[in-house]
Amino acid sequence: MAKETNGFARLNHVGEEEVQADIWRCISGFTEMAVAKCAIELGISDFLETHQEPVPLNQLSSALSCSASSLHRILRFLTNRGIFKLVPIENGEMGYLQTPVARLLKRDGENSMAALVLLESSPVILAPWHYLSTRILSNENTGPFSAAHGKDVWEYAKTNPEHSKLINDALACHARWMLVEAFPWINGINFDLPHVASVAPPCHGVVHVEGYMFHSVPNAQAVFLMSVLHDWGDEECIQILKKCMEAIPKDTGKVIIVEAVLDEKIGKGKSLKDVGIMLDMIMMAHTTNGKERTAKEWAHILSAAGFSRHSILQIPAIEPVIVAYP
Ligand SMILES: C[S@@+](CC[C@H](N)C(=O)[O-])C[C@H]1O[C@@H](n2cnc3c(N)ncnc32)[C@H](O)[C@@H]1O
Ligand SMILES: COc1ccc(-c2cc(=O)c3c(O)c(O)c(O)cc3o2)cc1
Repeated sequence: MAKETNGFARLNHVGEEEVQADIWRCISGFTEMAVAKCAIELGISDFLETHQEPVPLNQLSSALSCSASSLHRILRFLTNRGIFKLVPIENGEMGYLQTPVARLLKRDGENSMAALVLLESSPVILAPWHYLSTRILSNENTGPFSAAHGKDVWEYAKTNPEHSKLINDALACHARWMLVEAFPWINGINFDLPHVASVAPPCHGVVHVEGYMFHSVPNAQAVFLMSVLHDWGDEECIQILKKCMEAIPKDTGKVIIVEAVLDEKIGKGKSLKDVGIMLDMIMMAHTTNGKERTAKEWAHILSAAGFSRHSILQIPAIEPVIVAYP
């Protein structure tokens, strides 16, 4: 009986610890993003990358020209989360090392995700989160971004070139692989709003075309839409998809969509699937009607736009590839 009571008490204790840790993750959720931003600005990963050996705190703080005690606190937080590693070196000293996640926080580099962290932690993008409940409570068609800034994200970017660059750089680090590089026989068209297409850097095999996808989409054998439809509500997506359908040959054309496909079931919150659900919250905060979709929701908008069939190809990435045929 005593053993059982003890066992029960221990279980309760463990449960309570988890509850406390979970609530503190909620309370301080912003901290991780802010500290990651700080690490990017300091260039911690860029410096560690140039050193094969673990780097002691004093060497790191003088190389980065910052206070050793503050840097120690930043690194303690990030090391505690497994983002950096602290390992013993000679003379009983300890040194910091990169991890695969830390490498993604390099300011530059092939796989850097720093631009996405800098976008998400920018004041312009943080402000709409304060208005998240308005999107759920209000019957009006005002998203949190418009509530914070008086216009939607694309109108805002039109008149704020610095913010437009933040968005373009961030999205570029998510969509780094160029189809025209992998398949050099393809002639690509990069179609975007005038303020985006007009400043796009020259790219071999690609012409930049300015336009409005709700008016028309340039004719092509295939239309490739990545991270576009989730910015819009169902009715808007159906309009865009109808314009894509008009742009491709009826018999051989296809529309290729790279976007999250959410699971109907609730998961455990630690998998790549959870990234889709997080992205759905980002869409809720940044757009007026945008959302991530389940397979059923994709089927609905694709058939409403007139596509006869589609397939969803799972690839080892956050977003699968959806191919829709007229
Ligand atoms: C989330 S970004 C994705 C960009 C790109 N596909 C990528 O993955 O990097 C959405 C893009 O849609 C563009 N966009 C928004 N409204 C548009 C419109 N009416 N016509 C054409 N492009 C538009 C934005 O300028 C932005 O570049
Ligand atoms: C690594 O996996 C991913 C990272 C980022 C994104 C992503 C896609 C977007 O379209 C997008 C966006 O439109 C946006 O406004 C934003 O603030 C972030 C964002 O992130 C997808 C997958």
